[in-house]
Amino acid sequence: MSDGEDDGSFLSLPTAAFSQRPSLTAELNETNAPSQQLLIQTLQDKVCEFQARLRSEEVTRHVLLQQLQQQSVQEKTSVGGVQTSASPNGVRVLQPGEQPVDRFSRPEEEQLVTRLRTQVEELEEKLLDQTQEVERLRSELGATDLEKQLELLVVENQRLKQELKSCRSSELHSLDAAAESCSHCPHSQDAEALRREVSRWENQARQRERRLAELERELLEKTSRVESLRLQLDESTRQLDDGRRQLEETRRRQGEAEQKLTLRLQECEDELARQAATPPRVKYVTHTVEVESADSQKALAELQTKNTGLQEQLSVQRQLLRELETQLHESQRTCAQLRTQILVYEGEMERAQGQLEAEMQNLEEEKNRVIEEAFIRAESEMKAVHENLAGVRMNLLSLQPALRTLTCDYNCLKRQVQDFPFMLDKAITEAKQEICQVISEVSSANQELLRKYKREMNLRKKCHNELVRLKGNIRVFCRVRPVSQEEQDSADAKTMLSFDSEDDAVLYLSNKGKIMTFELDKVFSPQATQEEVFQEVQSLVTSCIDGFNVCIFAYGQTGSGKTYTMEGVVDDPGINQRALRLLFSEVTEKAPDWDYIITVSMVEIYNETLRNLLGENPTDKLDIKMNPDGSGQLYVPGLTEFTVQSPEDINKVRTSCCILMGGFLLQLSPKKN
Ligand SMILES: Nc1ncnc2c1ncn2[C@@H]1O[C@H](COP(=O)(O)OP(=O)(O)OP(=O)(O)O)[C@@H](O)[C@H]1O
Repeated sequence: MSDGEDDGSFLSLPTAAFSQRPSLTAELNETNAPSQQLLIQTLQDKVCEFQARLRSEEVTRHVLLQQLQQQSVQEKTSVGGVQTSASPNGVRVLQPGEQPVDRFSRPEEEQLVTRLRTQVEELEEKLLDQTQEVERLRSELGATDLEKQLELLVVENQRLKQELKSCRSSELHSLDAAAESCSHCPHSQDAEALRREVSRWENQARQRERRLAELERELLEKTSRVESLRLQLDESTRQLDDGRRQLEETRRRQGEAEQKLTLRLQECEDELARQAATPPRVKYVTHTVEVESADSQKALAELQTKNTGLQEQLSVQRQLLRELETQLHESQRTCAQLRTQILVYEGEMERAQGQLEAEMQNLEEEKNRVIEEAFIRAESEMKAVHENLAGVRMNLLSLQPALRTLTCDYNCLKRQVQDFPFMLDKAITEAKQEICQVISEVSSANQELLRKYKREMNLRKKCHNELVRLKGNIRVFCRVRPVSQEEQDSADAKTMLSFDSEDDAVLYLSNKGKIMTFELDKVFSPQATQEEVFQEVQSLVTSCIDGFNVCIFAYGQTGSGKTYTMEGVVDDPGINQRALRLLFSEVTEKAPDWDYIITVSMVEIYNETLRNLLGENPTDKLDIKMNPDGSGQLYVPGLTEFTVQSPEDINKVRTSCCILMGGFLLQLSPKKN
């Protein structure tokens, strides 16, 4: 076996063991655990470094062995007088395929190398067997509990999906059948709304299924990641054990090599000492040849030359021996450093293994938690979907009779709608006829009413005229005010007036013991209220609205109560305010049928002079003239008039005049169309 083959056999295991490094790094890069990646990377770097050092130590050991073999061969050759090919520096190089024939080709060395190779091969085979055994056990056992649980969940999920799909297809089928049966029905909108509701629920179910699939995929990824981490940990543990075993083996072989080298060195030193102690046979031969012959002298010279070369070789061997001793010390020192570093690496590996186990535990717990959450969420969502489907199914079942009823109604309505234009035309025609008839009837009724109204108006005028004639065109009322407190307190106070309890139109006045009787249209006692006084004159307001001229005025001495009777007080108004309110109230009632324009003008007759109180100059005198329209009515040219809409407007006009009501004459002029 050549040196290259030897190296390859020793390095085959680590190379195979770390061939998975890129895939492992790729998996770890997928996770979001920087600390874990850093730890694995550190471990990988340290294992690589450890591997490189082992390789360099192995190469150093091989070089050392080769040099020792060459030295041994040269010594044997020089001692035995065997002529072999040598390099210029005296170190012989073994030809390819040539076996060393010195003492290092002894059976122990061969056995050592063979045993080492055998052990490596056995380790490789054992590793392969264990890997196969693990795979076989995994295939036999199927999966871990979590994986079994995951498989159960997946199967349950598939079953629920199938059930949901079958329910959905049956619902859609029934919906389609219902839609086909009433495709021309207006209530297909309801079915369409229900279908949209079902599709909305389907979308929700699809989203939840997608979410469940994502959760399952996430669970599978985490499971595979945990599995890969576990495999990686097992692989790292195996590599650590292998490295530890290799280190022990290397230590043992190095110790054996050191012992052998020490023995060999001792032997070489002993040989050198023995050769130095041995008397130089060449010198003896040289002296013998000097005295015997020229041939002997020639041989002596050659032997001397050979002796010089041997001396030089001896010095070279000593130099090599010193270098070997130096290399041996260096190797021992390196070995000690390696042992220290291996201890450090072992500690780091144990710590990393602990972290990996903790991380795996956390991942395991998280995986269980995610599985439980996903399971609970899937259960609740599926329950909600089932409930919704049941509700939709119930709605559909309950809607079927209603749909049939509505279909019947719709058909009836449809027939009615089809008949509606004819019915409408007929109804319109009948309505037109009825309307024309009603219009003609109303027109005739209006004519009749107008005729009756005119007759009633004439009758009313006749009645009013008859009333005026009966009551008198001019009616005179007497109102006796209460006796004031001053009049009661005065010395000559005595009652002068008396009333007839049987006749309210008689008043008795006692004057100087003589009783005088006055007959009027009505006598109001002091107890008479403003309302009672107004009731006697309110019919005049109606006459005014009907177009008759009406005049109400009060007459009496100062303090007799004219202002009180005509104007009254705020809380108890007199004839003026009540008449105005009644006037506008009547006008408002007749507003739909009549248009009234009410104007107000105010004049004062003072010392036989007529004055316009609403004019710009109240002192201007006015004349009373006969109306030129031939009605025989009087009118006052230039008299100022204001159109009013309410009693308040009249009061404003009166307030703006600042006229005392004693000589007040209010003329109201209703004009009706
Ligand atoms: N029927 C009545 N009930 C109670 N008090 C009355 C009545 N009539 C008049 N009086 C009171 O008598 C007083 C005089 O009345 P009023 O001022 O109306 O008299 P007049 O005739 O208008 O006087 P003049 O001509 O000076 O203006 C007032 O205080 C008034 O309140």
